[in-house]
Amino acid sequence: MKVIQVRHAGGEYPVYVGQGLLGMTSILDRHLEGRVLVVSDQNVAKHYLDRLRPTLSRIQHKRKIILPAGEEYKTVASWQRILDELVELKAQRDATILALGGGVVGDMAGFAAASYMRGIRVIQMPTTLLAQVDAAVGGKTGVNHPQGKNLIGAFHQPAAVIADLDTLQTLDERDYRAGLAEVVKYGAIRDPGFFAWLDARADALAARVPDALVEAVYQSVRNKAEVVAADEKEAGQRALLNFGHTFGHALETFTAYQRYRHGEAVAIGMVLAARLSEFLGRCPTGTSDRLERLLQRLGLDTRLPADADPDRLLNLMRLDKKNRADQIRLILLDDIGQASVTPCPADDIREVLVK
Ligand SMILES: NC(=O)c1ccc[n+]([C@@H]2O[C@H](COP(=O)([O-])OP(=O)(O)OC[C@H]3O[C@@H](n4cnc5c(N)ncnc54)[C@H](O)[C@@H]3O)[C@@H](O)[C@H]2O)c1
Ligand SMILES: O=C(O)C(=O)C[C@@H](O)[C@H](O)[C@H](O)COP(=O)(O)O
Ligand SMILES: [Zn+2]
Repeated sequence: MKVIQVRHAGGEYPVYVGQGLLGMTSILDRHLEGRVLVVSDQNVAKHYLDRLRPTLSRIQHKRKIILPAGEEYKTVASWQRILDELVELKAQRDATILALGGGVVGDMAGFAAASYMRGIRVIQMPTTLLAQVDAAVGGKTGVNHPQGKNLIGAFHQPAAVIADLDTLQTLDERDYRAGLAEVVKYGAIRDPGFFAWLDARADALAARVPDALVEAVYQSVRNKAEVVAADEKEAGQRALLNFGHTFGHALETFTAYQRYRHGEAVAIGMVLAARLSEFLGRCPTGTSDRLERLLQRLGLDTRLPADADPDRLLNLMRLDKKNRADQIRLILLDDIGQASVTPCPADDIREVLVK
């Protein structure tokens, strides 16, 4: 097992990465307090809820809520259902939420923890690759609005993150690949050595070869922990973690959160952002092709769908949280491994949306 500490203004917490962790009572016991609410979704609960039984059997006051699975359920209504369960549990300020699932469960459970009684503990137990390398770490929580991704939310750091790599065995191919998009993101924005490693081990990663997978998760969490420690509330460099997301979020919203996995939309968005970076002369020619080739080798689609409407996408991008003074701000690449936040005129953005 590897442990990466995430430092933030209010203290620090461990991210445990290893095998067999869900069943290890000693780890959970270290971080549990008060009454306990387990939040999960139908797919994950079927596979993994039982693994928490040894720990939960010793807790007197506990409840669980099993939500329907999928991005379309990352809503205010689901968040409200979690709050209702906390009230039923008679949870007090010392209660703990256990978020067992992918990024959707983690973001909603985290937001419920941030808002119930103005803040209770959450322990993230991510079960998708995407949640292990990204969503469970760093304290961004929230839900979608029909007009915009993650428009409602809060920063609320977990008390611990327990990433059990064994859970990835039941993840279907599509969700596994979606997680790889966020892995590639770290290489593209800040870690050229990791990008080169990903290029070298792409086939092994696509095939879930264990040593490649452990290294990919570890390097991703390390990168994310460094960024969060430097800029917890996204005043500066944390925005780089949004590479590809302004396009990707618009695409998710445009398709009513029903067609794309988040990572799939981000893969398309990263290639668009890289193409725009090249169009604007900010990065060497060929940069976007390098990125696109790697994503494709990892099994990810990199092109906008035929029915994408550039003007609607552009309009959705106007509601992005990074925008200031009515200007759309994007993360552009200066090179592989180097990125910056850049205000972009709508006409330039349209150039890559119409191609
Ligand atoms: N807070 C953050 O910093 C952050 C970072 C990245 C993404 N996100 C958010 O995360 C969400 C995407 O997360 P995701 O890709 O994990 O999607 P998800 O949570 O919808 O999970 C994908 C699918 O996999 C299933 N699943 C989960 N674990 C499984 C397992 N071990 N075995 C079998 N099936 C399993 C789920 O039921 C679901 O159907 C998006 O809403 C995105 O905005 C948040
Ligand atoms: O942790 C961050 O910061 C990120 O931006 C990580 C992203 O991968 C993630 O999708 C996040 O939820 C996006 O946040 P948002 O602020 O753009 O909604
Ligand atoms: Zn993301």
